[in-house]
Amino acid sequence: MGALVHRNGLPICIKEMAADLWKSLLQTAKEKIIQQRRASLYDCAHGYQEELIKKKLQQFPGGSINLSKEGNGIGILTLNNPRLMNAFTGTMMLELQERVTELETWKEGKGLIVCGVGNTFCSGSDLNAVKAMSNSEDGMNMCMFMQNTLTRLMRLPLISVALVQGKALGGGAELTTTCDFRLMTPGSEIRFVHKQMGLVPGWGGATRLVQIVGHGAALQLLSGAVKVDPEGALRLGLSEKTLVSSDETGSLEEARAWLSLYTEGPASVIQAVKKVVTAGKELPLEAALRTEKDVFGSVWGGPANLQALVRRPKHK
Ligand SMILES: CCC(=O)SCCNC(=O)CCNC(=O)[C@H](O)C(C)(C)COP(=O)(O)OP(=O)(O)OC[C@H]1O[C@@H](n2cnc3c(N)ncnc32)[C@H](O)[C@@H]1OP(=O)(O)O
Repeated sequence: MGALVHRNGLPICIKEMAADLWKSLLQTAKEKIIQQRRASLYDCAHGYQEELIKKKLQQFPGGSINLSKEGNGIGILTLNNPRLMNAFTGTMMLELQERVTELETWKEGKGLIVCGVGNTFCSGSDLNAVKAMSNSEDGMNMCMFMQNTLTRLMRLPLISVALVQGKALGGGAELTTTCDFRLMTPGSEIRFVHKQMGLVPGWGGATRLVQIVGHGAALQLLSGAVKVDPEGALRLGLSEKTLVSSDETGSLEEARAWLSLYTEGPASVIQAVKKVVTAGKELPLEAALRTEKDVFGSVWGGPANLQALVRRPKHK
């Protein structure tokens, strides 16, 4: 300890502590930037022009993406464009990116419900914007913008649920696959209509669909533009449960109750659970194991762990 050696009137150990604190603050900031870069798939090295596409998307306004963070650590992300069956306008795509950024730093967050207003989920991208941006440069930039945002949404350290009411079509169907789980109301449908539009999914929906339902079922759903009702979705493992209620308030209440079964407990632990499962899903074995070790280190000896050791609960 250098506490007795003084320089400029300060004991050296205090200077060392200040330097350590500064280093750790810098490290945290650096880690956050690296984390965001890692979470984004595309940058200029891929020919992605983010500022250009953001300016373009501004030209197609309407609707909003609303986020409310509830005291129990559950966030409600709502698509709000009822005039167009909650189709994604350009500004809604921009707002989605902002909300995801906000959720990435929500320390108390544990779960997320993604839903739409007006008893429907989302009818995909706004066809007016799609028509105006039907050239290759805009299409590729929009594709990369949405893949970046939806990949970050999928990797949030929150347990996420898409509450599917009414229709989830095209990009709306793709959005449901960014969530960990899907809950459907009676009479609702998920439908990848891209083929009917001369397209394939481009927001990452095909890749995620294969991971959820497997290669064969994904091929059938995309090539047949199949309408998947709640029963079919349950059979395929695309949906977790068919809710009883089909109205907006009742189904949201049911979704909250379902999600709360998995978000009980401290945020640090729930977030750690999501992180290790995401690593297991996305990374090669050894990298996943190393991530699991790091995440384990973040909860080992933490407040929840120490409290549990004092309580010594029995797991009967
Ligand atoms: C990423 C790739 C993509 O997402 S491509 C887009 C895929 N989505 C579509 O093609 C959806 C096309 N829309 C439809 O099939 C029907 O409008 C659906 C959603 C089934 C609703 O039918 P219905 O209940 O009869 O209502 P409606 O057709 O009168 O619609 C109400 C108003 O909403 C509009 N709307 C709907 N979806 C979109 C959309 N994706 N983009 C732009 N506008 C959309 C309709 O045009 C209609 O507007 P208006 O009343 O005619 O002014």
